[in-house]
Amino acid sequence: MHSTHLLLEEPIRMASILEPSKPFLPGNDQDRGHARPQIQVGGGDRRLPQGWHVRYALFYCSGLSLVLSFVDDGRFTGYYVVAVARFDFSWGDAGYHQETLDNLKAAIRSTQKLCAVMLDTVGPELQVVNKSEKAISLEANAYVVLTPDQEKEATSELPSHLCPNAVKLGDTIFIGQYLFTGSETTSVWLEVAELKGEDVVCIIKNSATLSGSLFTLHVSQIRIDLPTLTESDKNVISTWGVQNKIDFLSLSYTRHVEDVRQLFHKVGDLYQTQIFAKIESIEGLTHFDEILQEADGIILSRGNLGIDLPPEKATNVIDNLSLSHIILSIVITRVVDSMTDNLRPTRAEATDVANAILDGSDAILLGAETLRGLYPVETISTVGRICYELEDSGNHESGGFCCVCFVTVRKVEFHAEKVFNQDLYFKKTVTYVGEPMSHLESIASSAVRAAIKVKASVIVCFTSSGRAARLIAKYRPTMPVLSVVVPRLKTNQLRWSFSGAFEARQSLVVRGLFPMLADPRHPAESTSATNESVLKVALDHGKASGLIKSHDRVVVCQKVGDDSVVKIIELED
Ligand SMILES: Nc1ncnc2c1ncn2[C@@H]1O[C@H](COP(=O)(O)OP(=O)(O)OP(=O)(O)O)[C@@H](O)[C@H]1O
Ligand SMILES: CC(=O)C(=O)O
Ligand SMILES: [K+]
Ligand SMILES: [Mg+2]
Repeated sequence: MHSTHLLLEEPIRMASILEPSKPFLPGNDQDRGHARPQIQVGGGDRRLPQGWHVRYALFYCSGLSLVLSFVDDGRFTGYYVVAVARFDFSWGDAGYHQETLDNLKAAIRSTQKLCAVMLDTVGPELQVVNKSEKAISLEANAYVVLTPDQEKEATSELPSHLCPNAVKLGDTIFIGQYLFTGSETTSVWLEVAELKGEDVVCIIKNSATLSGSLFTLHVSQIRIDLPTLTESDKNVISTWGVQNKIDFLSLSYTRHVEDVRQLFHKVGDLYQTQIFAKIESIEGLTHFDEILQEADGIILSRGNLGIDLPPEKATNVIDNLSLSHIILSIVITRVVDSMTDNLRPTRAEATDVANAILDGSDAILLGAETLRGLYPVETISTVGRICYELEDSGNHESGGFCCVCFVTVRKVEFHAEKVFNQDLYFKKTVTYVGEPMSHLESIASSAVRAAIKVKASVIVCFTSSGRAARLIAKYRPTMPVLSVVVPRLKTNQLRWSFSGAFEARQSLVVRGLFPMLADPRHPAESTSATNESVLKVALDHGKASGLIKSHDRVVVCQKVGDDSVVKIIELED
């Protein structure tokens, strides 16, 4: 009965609040000890806007994941688990990003851990350039003019590319650095008061001092008449993106399904790259269902959404999208802005993180907090502890989240039996999928059901395309899924190569999946002899990383000959 269920659940929740918090940091001291300085990332770069804090980052490995640690003045300050590194071309040039990426690649080689790379485009973003970098003081109730004259020094006139025809009296305009600083005091809100030839005269709604050389300009609910993929984005993708074989492309300001379709044509060389549609406006939300059909994942860019939507509408975007029905990876941005300058998040932010997880999102993307924040490590650990508190696994390595180099956090797995209602989520997903189920879907859901019933510590799934493992993760099992990617030999008539590496890295963004690459010397045909030897390697890997212990039960999903099987194995030692 539902009421009994509720009654049972409540005291457990209360107990979990009164218990001491679980220690958070993944890995252990031994890892930390041996791990120290391997590679440096970033480091006092001139190209960063004035006043930004840059830390040295070191990579090392802990268990299954690549870990990024920060050092401040030579002092170890903590570490992140890296799953996907986001390279945001809204700031920094290709050279700057290449330096970071080269370091990351070296870290991947030396730690032998997977980490995916995401290129984030600039898109139709209007920017105000402050060439002199002198601080601009704006007083509430005074006027400011947006002028097309780019030669004007930014003072009470701000050079902008905003076309007066695009706006009307009363429109709301945002100018500032909030989107990349996370700090509200670095931005100003304006209201269009007069249209005078090429100029847009605005009344200033809040006093602010704009400092720095670059500000974002966003007009609420106005379509900017620029292509979603600009010429400079295309150039970066076809050079930097292609050379670095990027795993993900984040298409900023995706407004329509055509934006995604066109991108597929334009990035022909990146046929393996997955496209994440970044939804940052009402227009994108309006076409959400169509965009879902074409994109490989969704980034709910709540920074821009929060500017485009009035506050009362911005609150329940995640709720209304009903994530349990969505099979693609869902990434949520802007969770703990205030931690950019503060040691602790606000109560509202902490609740927001928990809700994003409970709603079923796959990943959390941090921005300013890790890019220029004063407390990147505390941010990661706070967000991690919130995720972790929802879990019941007792396993650090599988619990918590991963961070995406400087910028993005991904929580990989949480065993939210206490708070996350897996049972309900499972049932909803089964109902949504409907009947008859495809064979693979039925195998995947059965594997999750069996693993829960026998209290398996992991599900091991063999896959080549990654499809089977993703389907299992979709049912949000309460244990990690070790996705064993078995390479396939392929040819383009000129040379042989193996598939699998892209597939493995791309599944890093799926909640609960831990990909590993099987040895290419194992043929992809699923004979029982190869299955056995690959399984042994996978189990050893699971044991070495602390996911699997002696006498644990493990559910294995694989093909034997032509038959898909789900088997339960009981380990001896
Ligand atoms: N190399 C393998 N050895 C054993 N079983 C496998 C292997 N690859 C996939 N399977 C199993 O085959 C079934 C189909 O899974 P999946 O779709 O991921 O495989 P795939 O080989 O990548 O297929 P496709 O190419 O059709 O996408 C699943 O039960 C999966 O566990
Ligand atoms: C990250 C980002 O682009 C946003 O939240 O708007
Ligand atoms: K961007
Ligand atoms: Mg944005």
